[in-house]
Amino acid sequence: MTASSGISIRGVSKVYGQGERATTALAPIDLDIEPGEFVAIVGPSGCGKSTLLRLITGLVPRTGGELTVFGKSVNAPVTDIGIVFQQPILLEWRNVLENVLFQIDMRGLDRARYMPKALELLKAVGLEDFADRRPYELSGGMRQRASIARGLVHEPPLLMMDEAFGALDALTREQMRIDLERLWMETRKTVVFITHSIDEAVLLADRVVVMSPRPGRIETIMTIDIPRPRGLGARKDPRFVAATDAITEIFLERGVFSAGGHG
Ligand SMILES: Nc1ncnc2c1ncn2[C@@H]1O[C@H](COP(=O)(O)OP(=O)(O)OP(=O)(O)O)[C@@H](O)[C@H]1O
Repeated sequence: MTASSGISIRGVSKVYGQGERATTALAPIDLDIEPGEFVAIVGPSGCGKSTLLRLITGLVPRTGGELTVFGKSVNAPVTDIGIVFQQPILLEWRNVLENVLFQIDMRGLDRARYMPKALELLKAVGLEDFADRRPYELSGGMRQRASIARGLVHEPPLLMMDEAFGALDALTREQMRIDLERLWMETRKTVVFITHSIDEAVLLADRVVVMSPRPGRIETIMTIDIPRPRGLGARKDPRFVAATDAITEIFLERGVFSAGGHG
């Protein structure tokens, strides 16, 4: 892969604080992400997943290493991205469409030009009938759908999702997973999806990056070649079972889980 074509991470590390209070969040890591690829990052709490996301987006400076996003060295916040966090922070005084367009206003872009895209995305995430509703009128899943539309409305080539489905109930989460895959298949954005869920990572990603407990290192990178779209039946696919078992095994070996029950 050439540095200009995707995300290139070379020996990137992060230490927060100094002296006795220093915390090594990320050991030096190497990772290449291709344009249009869906990459999931899975690892235990505190292993540095969010830190890695913040480094890629330039929200915090790295301690060491080389990091390029679409060919440019990251030394300041990267603007050409969409970010979706665990809590969909919507502005209560704006309706759903206006919340999506907030991304456009914030960037000083032309509203009229992006209006069709905003409406198209609201349709794609199943909120076309809720465009004029205020956030308090939406369920948690609907709020998160609105924030995904907001993350994509300015047509960024890269979408970063940090535990984006983490606050949702299990059924909504499953539906969101299916919807996100469909949206990704339609748009082919580069997606970096951070999750605690082994199942979710394997069901969504082209490749799953498995991280060790803190300080975060990459234990392994698994290619998932289950055909798409991966509907509800994908959990029965032997490739799903093999990949989730292999990741579970790594976490058992690293003491993330302790064995119990029937093994
Ligand atoms: N701003 C900060 N200052 C100091 N330490 C920090 C800061 N942010 C994160 N850390 C530390 O870095 C380590 C990694 O944190 P990070 O949030 O990246 O992990 P994570 O894998 O995303 O965790 P979780 O899954 O629980 O969200 C943790 O030990 C955390 O305490």
